[in-house]
Amino acid sequence: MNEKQLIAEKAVDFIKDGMIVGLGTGSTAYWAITKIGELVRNGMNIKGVPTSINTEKLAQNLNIPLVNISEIKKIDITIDGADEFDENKNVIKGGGGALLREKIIASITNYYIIIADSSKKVEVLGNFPLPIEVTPFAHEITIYQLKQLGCSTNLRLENDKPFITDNKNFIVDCKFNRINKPEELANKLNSIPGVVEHGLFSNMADILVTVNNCGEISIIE
Ligand SMILES: O=C(CO)[C@H](O)[C@H](O)COP(=O)(O)O
Repeated sequence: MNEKQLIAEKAVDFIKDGMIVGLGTGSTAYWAITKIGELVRNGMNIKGVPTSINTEKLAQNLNIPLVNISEIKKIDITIDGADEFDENKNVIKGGGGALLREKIIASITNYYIIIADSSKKVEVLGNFPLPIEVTPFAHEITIYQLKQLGCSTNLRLENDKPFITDNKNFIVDCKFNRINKPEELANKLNSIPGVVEHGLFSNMADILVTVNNCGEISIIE
């Protein structure tokens, strides 16, 4: 079993019958969703809330019953991946471009589980360019304002055109190299009007499931 599958299935062990579960996005979350599909096939009562259109399609293919986010106020557990994490469970997300829905879903989750293989671990966040979702309107100004925070910026492209998120926004990938104070940076990013949301998830994860140097599953609480 590969690392992603191992940690994803460990996280799924936390799901109990009757729960509403946030379904993450990406190649690690894929394994969690696949396992949830198996539990549903075996008769477990689980309802999913997808964090992206891709995840919604995957869940539908696996016959996982879905709930519309507008019909609920709380999610019991969410399992989602990460692009980078530190030992304090500060996380960079959004490599797959789903950070806005991922953060909304995380914000109403009782028990938020991040699953990230050992290659994602860093001492200080920032080597992975921080994905920031911005409005297409005046995105040039927003990019200028982001640069003032000391990063280099890259408007994410797909087929030579700006990548469009599920919410019809753009993504700017911002390379900071070292994010020493994630919360301070988060506050600065939130004060830029054209920033819809950013991929810094600090103080959000209840646990982070990864693999340690000995190749064993490790849970950071
Ligand atoms: O934040 C995300 C998508 O927006 C993903 O969770 C993140 O990019 C990790 O993906 P993967 O598990 O494929 O490495």
